[in-house]
Amino acid sequence: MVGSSRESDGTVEELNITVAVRCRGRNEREIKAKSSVVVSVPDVTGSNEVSINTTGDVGIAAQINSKTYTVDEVFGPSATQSLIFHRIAEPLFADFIKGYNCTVLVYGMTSTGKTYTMTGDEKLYDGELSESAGIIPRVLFKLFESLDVQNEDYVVKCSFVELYNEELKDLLSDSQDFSSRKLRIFDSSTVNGSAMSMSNNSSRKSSRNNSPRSSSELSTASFMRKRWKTNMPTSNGSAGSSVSNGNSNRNQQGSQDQNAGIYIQNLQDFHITTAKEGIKLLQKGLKHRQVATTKMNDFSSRSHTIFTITLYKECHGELFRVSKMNLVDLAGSENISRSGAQHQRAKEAGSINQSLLTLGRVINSLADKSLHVPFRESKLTRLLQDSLGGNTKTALIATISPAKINSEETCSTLQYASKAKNIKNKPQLGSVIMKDILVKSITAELAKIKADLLSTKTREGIYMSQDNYKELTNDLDSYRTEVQEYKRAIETLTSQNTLLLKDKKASNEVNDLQRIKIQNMQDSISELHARIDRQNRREQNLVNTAATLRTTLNTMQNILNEREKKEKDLKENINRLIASDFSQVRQMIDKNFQEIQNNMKLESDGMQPNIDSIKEEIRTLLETAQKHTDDMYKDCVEKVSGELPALYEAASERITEVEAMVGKCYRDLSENLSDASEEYNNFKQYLNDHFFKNNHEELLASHVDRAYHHIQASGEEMFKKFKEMMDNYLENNKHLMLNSLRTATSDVIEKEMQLFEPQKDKWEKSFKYINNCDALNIALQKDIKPPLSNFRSTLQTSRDMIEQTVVKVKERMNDHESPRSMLSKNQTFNHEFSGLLNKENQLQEGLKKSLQFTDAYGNALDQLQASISSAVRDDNQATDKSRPENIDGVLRRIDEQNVLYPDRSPLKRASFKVNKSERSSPNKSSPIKASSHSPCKTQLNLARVTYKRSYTDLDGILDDNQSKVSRHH
Ligand SMILES: Nc1ncnc2c1ncn2[C@@H]1O[C@H](COP(=O)(O)OP(=O)(O)OP(=O)(O)O)[C@@H](O)[C@H]1O
Repeated sequence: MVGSSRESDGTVEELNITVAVRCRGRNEREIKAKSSVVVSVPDVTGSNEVSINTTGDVGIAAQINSKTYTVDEVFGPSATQSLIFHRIAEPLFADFIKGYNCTVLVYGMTSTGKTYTMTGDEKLYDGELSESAGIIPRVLFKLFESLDVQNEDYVVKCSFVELYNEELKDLLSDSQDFSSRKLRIFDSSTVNGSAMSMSNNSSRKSSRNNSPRSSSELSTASFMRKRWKTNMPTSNGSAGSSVSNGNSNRNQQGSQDQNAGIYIQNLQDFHITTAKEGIKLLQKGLKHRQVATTKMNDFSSRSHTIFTITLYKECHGELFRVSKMNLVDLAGSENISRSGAQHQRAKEAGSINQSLLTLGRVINSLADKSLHVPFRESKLTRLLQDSLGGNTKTALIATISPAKINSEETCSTLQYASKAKNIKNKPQLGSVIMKDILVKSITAELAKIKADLLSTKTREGIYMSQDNYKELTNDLDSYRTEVQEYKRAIETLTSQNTLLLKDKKASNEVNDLQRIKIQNMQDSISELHARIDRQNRREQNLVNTAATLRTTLNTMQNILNEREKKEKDLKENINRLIASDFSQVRQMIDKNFQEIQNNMKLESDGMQPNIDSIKEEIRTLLETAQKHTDDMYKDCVEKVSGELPALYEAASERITEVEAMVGKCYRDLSENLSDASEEYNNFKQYLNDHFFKNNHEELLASHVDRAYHHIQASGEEMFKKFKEMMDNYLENNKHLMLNSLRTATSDVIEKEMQLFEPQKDKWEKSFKYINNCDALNIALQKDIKPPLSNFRSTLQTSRDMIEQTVVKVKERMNDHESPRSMLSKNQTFNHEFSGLLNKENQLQEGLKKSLQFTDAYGNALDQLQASISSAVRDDNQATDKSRPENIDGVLRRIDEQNVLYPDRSPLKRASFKVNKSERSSPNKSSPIKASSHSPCKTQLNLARVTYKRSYTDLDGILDDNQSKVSRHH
């Protein structure tokens, strides 16, 4: 027999809960779903192991990979109701008869046969149970069979309670019954008025009525309990010791739970005298039970039920032992998604699963011998407190499905079952009650029932006694008070909720403010970025301007190069022309010389005849020479007096233009530089005063402070009791926020400065360049002025001198007498001419001199050509020398300075023209020849020298400037 215990003086040692597994066959749904059998159990019984194969393997692999659970006994699909009763319930029933409290539980997934096992077919067929009858009917029948054969007085009572959605309901109470009251669980060890198993002291013969327990019964029980605890003698004094013994044993359990009896207030116990009466009560209760159709079960129990049979059995003469048999049918655990539970069904399933979960935790805690067992976490576990780990003998039947589709739940059930096997109970005999008290209690109960009946008969509308009515009224008052208390609690909670909502709203507002502040800060940062961008653009503009300037310089440099090339070409042309002209003149002179020599030879052969012609010729020659001289002189004077002013004017005009250009350039540059300088100063000012020095930290700190004050204000209101904690928290947060903002700001500044630093260096350097250029520009302006004014004054001086010279030449020309008049006036000449023949030698000498002079003139021309060539070469060299090489950045100014010398070539041309005039006169007595050392030529040479000096000075300045510029670059 399963679950037997060793008895010793009415007590037993620790005893494990008996655990059995009952596996039904596949039901229609499972067969329809073609869900294979994965659980291996014996067909009927004979094993204590259940294996389940969840891997889907077959054959040996299935055996190897399947999980095996060990329990006390396993029943297969062919195990009958009778077998289950005999193997599991009957042993407990025997103990129950002996006076032990016993419990049989069925536990398992929905539709696995819990109700079938516990109740089965409860109907009677010709007064007999069917084969399908479950444990409860069988216990009822067995009980009365057993009691009838024993020759002892007894009283049997039944109660049937349901736990549905965590609410207790008396299934035997008529719902229309006015006296039905709310059921509440009490622990008799803490509730003074609770009764454990006391009930009416009625004998089998005397009380056959079903009657509910009354408050008087409770008072009696309470009184009895007090006496037991204080070892007070009972009224007859004889039963005190045995009662106290029993009680002292209970106390020795050392645990409140084990000592305590769980009692359901207002639950009605119905006195039965036959099994049929018990069956009727069972049927009545089952009708009231919550049953519904689900996808898994057509008659799915949606609640936990406890059918309790209380036995008061005579022992030791005047004492009756009280024992209880609790037959518990738990609702089935179900997978809500699979069971298709919705709305009410889903709520039921949730509640069922919750209470079963707690039951599982209680089982685990008890199995693991935890210090704390969460009995109080659900009503189910509270009700089962005595049966699990208490002083009750307990058997658990785990019902399972063999089908694969339920394998998950089956595993879970088997885990609970195997775990529950480790729970140890300390079963002990039930308490005793004195016969007279039991009789008094039953008598009082009968009297009350009689009074109710009387009231019912005599007064319309009143169906109970005054006492009952008063008690009910008191209960009503107490309920009203409770309702009031609940209302107050609800009001308090509502006001707390309102406050919390307000706090939440305030917090939300603070959060919004914070968000706005953060947005503002982000805007400020964006504005700073925009400013930096603008500054970058300005810098870029400056760089672009510098690039434009550079391009302009290059263009000007190209123009300068072209000009120099043209000038060079011009010089080459001049040289070529000079060379060709001079060779022509030379050839002409040589030719003339040859002719003269020939003439001289002819004359010497026949001089006389030609004297006249010679005379005439000479006269003509002289006159021609005179005329030529006059023309040349006039030309010369006209050229000098005509071209020099124009030359001067052109030079002066050019200088003025250059000056204007230089001045404009200077002004533009100065303006640009001052703009740049101003921009630089502005930017420097901004960098020094504002750039990331706008005291953002204070701003941030002020923001943080404001936020802090906001949070503090609301926090003070909201969390008065936690003010100190909040202060610390906020302070920490403030520091944290400040630090993080400071770190973020410094990171941003550092990053920006890292990016900006190279630009700044470049930019500052560029400003140095600008400054240097500015200084150079000023120096250039300063340096260029004196040579220009010198040049101007020199030109002025030259002009004055030339004009004076022209005047003097004119005066002398005026003073000069014409050769014709001289000859006409000179009689001596006429006279002497006739003696020319005599003076042939003189004439020949003169001719020779003339020839020599011509020769010398030719030499002089050669020299002049050489000197002009050398002068041109010098000029070229000087020009080459003065040409700045490798001009960079400041070449524009140099080009502008070169513009200062556009008159170099005209001056040279003027000089050449004078020389050309000089050499065009072959006569040594020619005024032009004489004028080769004239003041005009001297002045021209002087002007040329001065010009050259000025030019050299300018070259020197340019060289200086260029070297400075190169150094700065
Ligand atoms: N061992 C069995 N032999 C024959 N029929 C069985 C057996 N077990 C269960 N059944 C049948 O299966 C159906 C479901 O059983 P039952 O209602 O007892 O399941 P349950 O576990 O109580 O379900 P729920 O938790 O939903 O109430 C019933 O029709 C029942 O007759």
